[in-house]
Amino acid sequence: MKPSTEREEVCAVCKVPAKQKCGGCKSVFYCGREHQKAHWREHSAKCKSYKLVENEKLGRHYVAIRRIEAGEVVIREDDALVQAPQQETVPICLGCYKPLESDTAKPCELCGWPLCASCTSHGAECDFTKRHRDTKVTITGFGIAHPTYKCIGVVRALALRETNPEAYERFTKLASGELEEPREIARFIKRFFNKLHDFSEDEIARAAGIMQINGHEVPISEPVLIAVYDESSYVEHSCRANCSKSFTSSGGIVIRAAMEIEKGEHIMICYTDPLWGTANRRHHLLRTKFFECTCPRCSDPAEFGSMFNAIECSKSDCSGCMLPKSFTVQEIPDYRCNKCDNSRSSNSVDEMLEQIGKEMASMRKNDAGACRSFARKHASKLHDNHYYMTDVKLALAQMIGQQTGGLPALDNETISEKILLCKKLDDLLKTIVPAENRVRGLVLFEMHAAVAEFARRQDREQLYNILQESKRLLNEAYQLLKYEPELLPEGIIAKTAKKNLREMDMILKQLCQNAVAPL
Ligand SMILES: C[S@@+](CC[C@H](N)C(=O)[O-])C[C@H]1O[C@@H](n2cnc3c(N)ncnc32)[C@H](O)[C@@H]1O
Repeated sequence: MKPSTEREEVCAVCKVPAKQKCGGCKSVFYCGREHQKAHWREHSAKCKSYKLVENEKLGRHYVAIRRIEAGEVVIREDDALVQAPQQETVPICLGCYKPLESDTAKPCELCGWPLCASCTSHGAECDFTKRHRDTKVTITGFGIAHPTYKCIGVVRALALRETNPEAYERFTKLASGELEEPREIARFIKRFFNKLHDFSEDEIARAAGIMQINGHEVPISEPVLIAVYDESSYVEHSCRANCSKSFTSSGGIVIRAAMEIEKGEHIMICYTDPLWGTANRRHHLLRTKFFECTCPRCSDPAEFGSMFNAIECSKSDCSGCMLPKSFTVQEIPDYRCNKCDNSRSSNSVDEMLEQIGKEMASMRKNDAGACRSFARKHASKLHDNHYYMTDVKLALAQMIGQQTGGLPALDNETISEKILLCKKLDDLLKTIVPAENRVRGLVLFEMHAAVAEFARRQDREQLYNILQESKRLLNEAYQLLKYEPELLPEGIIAKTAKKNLREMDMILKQLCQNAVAPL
């Protein structure tokens, strides 16, 4: 028998022995380009790097069926099944989603939902309202959150049953749950659309649950939209995901491998804010997605040695730090020091953190001095990498150099402070959230600028080498941000990074030429 590596494969079209593999799924073979092309129509729907599996703990989820390279697109969906405003929103135009004021809003002639001066049509709620309500909608009270808008997403989903039955079927296959908020929305919809007889309250509650569990915040407009996609809805959560998600400017979703994913590994994105502390992330996931996260990051209180949740030991002569044994239990146990026998109840730690959190929330925006004072003041209470410290340091790293005169106006010490901050932040992010391309990209972009300014202050010999390092950082930032749409700040930075890379290449070339020019 031949060893499996020498197994002969046959062309999917003509069945002759074939060596050329489909580059997408790497599991179908062709004798040549011609047959690969001819087969694509049939194969494209099945050509995936992952398969859908199911288990008791995760429900349906994806597992890689081959090695997936870092940067590879795993899932791309150009259209959402449903796209709608957030449940809590000020009155907005349902055509273009811009906030409305009482003097700019005009009711849609057909259904009464207010639109802006430029829009004449909007989503499926228009026809739905005409058919299932005996009066037109009247919206009053602009500029403050309006409860009536909470029905829009669900109404758009329900309307699919008639307008796009195939999409409705895919929508109804997604995970839901018997939850309080969706039930409340269902009751509201039944009251508000008083002629709605062909959907039961249970059906509506299920649709609202699907919106809640599978909805993504899409930051392509202000305020953000909520979208539910089809394939992407089966990707499981991990607080240390291996894929990053981004959105296209037209509202599509792209899920990319942020690192190499081996065959058999799960495909994972993060459903919550990965830079929150463990208790907050787990609480948020339980409240909004109805599961208890036990991912490797949540299961390790030290978060891979980063000490992201750690507080300093409260004994003044001890340099240790304190963590509970676990965050994944009903009642979080006492925090214990890793150097002495000191312990502290988790309630008392929570009280301290609540106090510090309030202080952080009331800090002046864009004030580098306030960030430095905060970090100094709490250095004896919070670990250097604690999530509150990280939050403040992320803000500080971006603020340094934003004042009049920019980086050139700063002294050497402040430039070094910025470089060191960025370096430590990048190390931390790589450890706990390696797939968070946006935040890593921003940190590296800031670092490249500070390193370039530092280089400018050195003699010619050092200048070249340090500029090379700045270019390396800039290139990494660009690679991390290049897929962000230009309408987001990250997309604008990616564009600047691309331009800066070209300029930096020219400067380095010139420096090289001058170095070899005869004296
Ligand atoms: C967007 S859906 C993912 C697809 C879902 N598993 C299904 O069968 O349709 C989110 C739901 O999947 C489950 N889930 C996702 N990630 C999980 C995780 N890391 N641990 C436990 N449950 C998870 C939870 O029930 C969650 O509410």
